[in-house]
Amino acid sequence: MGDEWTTPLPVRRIRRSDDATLSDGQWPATLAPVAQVLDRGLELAQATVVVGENGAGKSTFVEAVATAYGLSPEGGSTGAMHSTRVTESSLSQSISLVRGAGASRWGYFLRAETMHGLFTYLEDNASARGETRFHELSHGESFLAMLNSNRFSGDGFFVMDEPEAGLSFGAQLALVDALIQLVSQPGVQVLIATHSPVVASLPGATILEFDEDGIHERTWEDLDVVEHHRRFLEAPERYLRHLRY
Ligand SMILES: Nc1ncnc2c1ncn2[C@@H]1O[C@H](COP(=O)(O)OP(=O)(O)OP(=O)(O)O)[C@@H](O)[C@H]1O
Repeated sequence: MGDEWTTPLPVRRIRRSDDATLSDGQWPATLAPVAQVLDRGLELAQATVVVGENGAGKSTFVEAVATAYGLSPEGGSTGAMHSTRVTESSLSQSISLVRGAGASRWGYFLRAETMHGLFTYLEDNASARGETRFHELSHGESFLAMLNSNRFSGDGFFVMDEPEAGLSFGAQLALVDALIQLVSQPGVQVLIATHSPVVASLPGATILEFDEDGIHERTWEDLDVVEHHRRFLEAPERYLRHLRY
């Protein structure tokens, strides 16, 4: 992990913006983790991993932070502004990011959900220096090729939403390895929403669990997702006997 004391982070803190229009009873402020961010603000560490059940608000949160940073909600860099469908919430307009003075303004947002569209956009707008033909690679290969490209080589704010989707166990480990290399540079900051215990194991990361009560900082060992996987792998029948078959 880089030296957080001397190198400014792209996003130190998230808080309600002075001109926020989102009211308390309006989605997504009805999600407890979002309400907590709007109420109390949230510090971001150099590496932050967000976990929680389906529907807890992880995607809504990371998408709003990425958008507030200037990244396309459908994925891409600060320059990629392709959009196929507007589904994002208005949360990005109701939060402000407190940026580290002098920190990098570069960033990239990768989300499994919209990666196909992003690759089409990148191929259609390929630079002369020979863009990778992402569509000719498998999903996992294209994901790892993206991480190894110059988009992720310098300082910046890198946001990922469920990056594990479609990745084998080995590819998820390769992703963790790439993340370790990234955050070894003090000017790099990552924010990742995941269901994967492998991705959540990123050494040194602050893990935030989202649930119906709000946001809770946890250790990896204490995460529900880790405990469920551990128990399932030890004895699948413990879980399977509750299913109808
Ligand atoms: N436009 C919308 N209006 C109202 N509710 C919405 C809207 N979009 C999403 N939701 C709801 O907000 C909740 C949070 O969704 P979100 O996608 O952020 O959850 P998540 O934690 O990322 O879940 P998953 O792990 O399944 O991706 C869900 O219950 C979802 O149905």
